[in-house]
Formats: sequence, structure tokens, C-alpha cells
Amino acid sequence: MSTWPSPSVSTPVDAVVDLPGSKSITNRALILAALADGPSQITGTLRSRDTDLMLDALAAMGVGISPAPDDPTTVDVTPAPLHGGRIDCGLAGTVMRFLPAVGALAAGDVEFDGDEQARSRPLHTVLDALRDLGASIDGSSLPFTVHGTGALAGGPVTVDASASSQFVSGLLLSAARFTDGVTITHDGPPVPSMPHIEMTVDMLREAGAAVSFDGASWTVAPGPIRAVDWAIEPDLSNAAAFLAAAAATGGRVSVPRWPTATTQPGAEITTILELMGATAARSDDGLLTVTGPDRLRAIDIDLHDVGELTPTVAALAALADGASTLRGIAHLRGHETDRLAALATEINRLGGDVTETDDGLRIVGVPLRAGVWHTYADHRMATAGSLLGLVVPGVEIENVATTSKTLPDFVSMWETMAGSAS
Ligand SMILES: O=C(O)C1=C[C@@H](OP(=O)(O)O)[C@@H](O)[C@H](O)C1
Ligand SMILES: C=C(OP(=O)(O)O)C(=O)O
Repeated sequence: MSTWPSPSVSTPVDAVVDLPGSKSITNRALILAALADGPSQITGTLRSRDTDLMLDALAAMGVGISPAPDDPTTVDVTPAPLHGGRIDCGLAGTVMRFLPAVGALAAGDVEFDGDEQARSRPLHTVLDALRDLGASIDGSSLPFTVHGTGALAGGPVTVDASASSQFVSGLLLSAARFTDGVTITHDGPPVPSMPHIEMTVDMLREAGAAVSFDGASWTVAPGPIRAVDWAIEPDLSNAAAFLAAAAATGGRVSVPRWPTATTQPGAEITTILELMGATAARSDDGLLTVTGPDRLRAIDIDLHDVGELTPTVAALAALADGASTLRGIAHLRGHETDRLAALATEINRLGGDVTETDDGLRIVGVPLRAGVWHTYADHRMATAGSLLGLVVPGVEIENVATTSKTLPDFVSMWETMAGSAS
């Protein structure tokens, strides 16, 4: 087992960290560009495992995908009639849940597979919904095959999206191209990660689709998806771990190009860090700066809408004074790994005091010690362990390479930030 000795600091960090593009926005822009009525150019495209799997998958169905030779983050996308092909989903929720609907619009069989670990991620809801909308699909989890016919009827469908917002986004993104559009009604416990559905709706509207939401159902009218030259915002969920480093060390971290308005749930990290005692300010030119407190305060918070931030917040809570409660995140058991179990196990392995609850974690801040931090192939476990390692000497991260899922340069960026502590 190879491990990475994550750097620890004895003085505050003071760094500017420029983040590459958002995974969630990149993968939506790629799909909308692939289904559009003309060619588009995407700038600031995230190039990472999850987004390269999306690029490859769309190319496998016939879409023209051309990264600029001198700048792979600028990608020209040329729509073409979709045909059958093989798709590797890796461990990417956005690929395995957004592309089955695209596959139904292809003329031919589209075969989906992915990492062994991906086979246990919830998926059948989106496949059942597509069957209800007229698709022919073999299988209910990876591997599965969509027998595309070049068209999908669409219409009304009811889903229980309480396990993942991606079930709704995955139907909405392609729905303007269904013959009758779609009306999706959610029936079940509350849908998590609603800002991610708002991101889908906003981007569809920007591409000219007619989308409405009445509080219970989302409707997309049939019609063309306009070609848009998308400019991708920096990934604010990845920014969160770096900003949290300022909070954990009493230091200062700035992130350029912080959007004034965004649907990225990662933006909520500033409010969370403020609740824990940090200050956050954005300058007129978009530089977001977090300054850490002397001591971190415990927090009691519902993360249902922003579950992606949980590993970062859990690591901070383990360093804070007092007992924290993170609620509303039972659905994290179906993320890259069971994140509640993984966080409890790994923080406790370092001497922490974490208990799993029905819908989250109770974390008491106690002194932590050196040890190996396991990542379970989960990029956000790797970044959470590194955050602890910044203040707890001797934390070794197993399989830090898993950060390539959304941030291939994580190690060098983190080492540079740690090096800023004088
Ligand atoms: O649509 C998206 O881009 C995402 C939605 C969320 O999924 P869940 O609703 O499954 O939490 C989020 O956690 C994931 O990282 C990205
Ligand atoms: C849950 C996540 O990813 P995915 O898109 O694979 O669901 C995540 O990035 O935190």
C-alpha cells in the first residue's frame, strides 16, 4: 500500500489557490453541447477523471470532441447523429446517471460499465424512469445496456429521487430532445442537493429550453437545445478544502474568480466557515479570502442541500472545540463510498470521537494522533484526510491519486499551499 505523507504546518498558511473548472458544470455543459443545434466551445473545462470519462463517452456515441492542442481546457463540441457505443462510467455519478437518457436518443446499443465500486451506487431509479418514458434497457445497475432507437417518447414520470438529485438532473438534461419532453414528479422523502438541480435548470434555460418547476414537478417542453459557448466557473466544492485549511490553521487562503452568483453548492462553504469562527470576504475583482480564527467552533448544521461539503466540514469539526452535529446526509451512504462510515472510521482511527447517526455524524473535537488515512477510492476522503494532516503531524494518505476524479493536481497544489506557512 503506497501512502502520501500529507504535509503538516506549525504556522498558519497564507496562500492564493486558483482552482480549475467545476466538475458539475463541465459535465452538464458537455451534454448540452452534445445535444445542441450547432457546435459550441467550452472554456475552463475541468480535465479530470470524471470529466474525461464524459468526453470519451460522448465521443463514443459519435459527438465531435476536440480539445485545443495548446489548451486542453478549451474544448470544441460538434453534435452529430448519436450511435451505439461503450461507455466507461468509472465511479462518476454524473456519467452513470446523466448518460442513460442520452443513450436512449442514440441509434444503437449503448453499453455502460464502470468501476467495481460503482456497481453498488444507486442507479435503478433513473433506468426505471427511462423505461417508463419508453426506453428499452437491460439491467438495473452497472453493467447495463440501453437499446437506443434514435428517439424517446418522454412524457410524465414519477420518481423517488431521495437517494440522489442526479436522478432528476439526468432526465432533465436530455428531456428537451424527447418527443414529448418530460414532466418529472418526485414522490418520496426530500430530494438532496437541490442546488444541483437548480444548476441543471439554469443551464437548460441558458440553452433556450423551456423548463418549469411548480414545487413538486419539473417540466421540460420538447424543442431544440441552443448551442452556447460555455465558460466554466472554478470548482467551489474543491475550493472548500483549501479554504478550510485557512480555518484549520488560523491562516489565510484566497481563491480567485469566485462567482458573484452561482448554483454551485460549494459556495456555502463561506457561511459554514463563518459559523465555525472564520471570516470570509470577496473583493470586487472576485478574490474570495477566508481568514481562520484562533480556535474553531463546533457546528450543528443540516447539510442536506450541500452534502458534497460533508468530508471537509467533518474534518474541521474533528479539529474544533466541542461537539458538532452534521445532519440531513443519509444519502451520503450512496456516494463514492459510504461516506458516513468512512469518515467515522478514519477520524476514529486517528484517535477521534465520531459516531454515526441515522442521518449524519456527531463529531467531538479531541486531540488526534498520527496514522494512515484510508480513502476508499473517494477523492473527498483524500482531501479531508489531508486537511487533518495539515494540523496533525504524521498523517499518511493511502491512494491520494484518487483525487484525480475531480482535481488531478491536488497533491502539488496542497504542497504549495502548505509551503506558504512560514
Ligand atoms: O449533479 C451533480 O453534479 C451532483 C449532485 C450531487 O449528487 P447527490 O444528489 O447524489 O448528492 C453531488 O453530491 C455530486 O457530487 C454532484
Ligand atoms: C458525490 C460526488 O460525486 P458523483 O458526481 O460521483 O456523485 C462528489 O464529487 O462528492
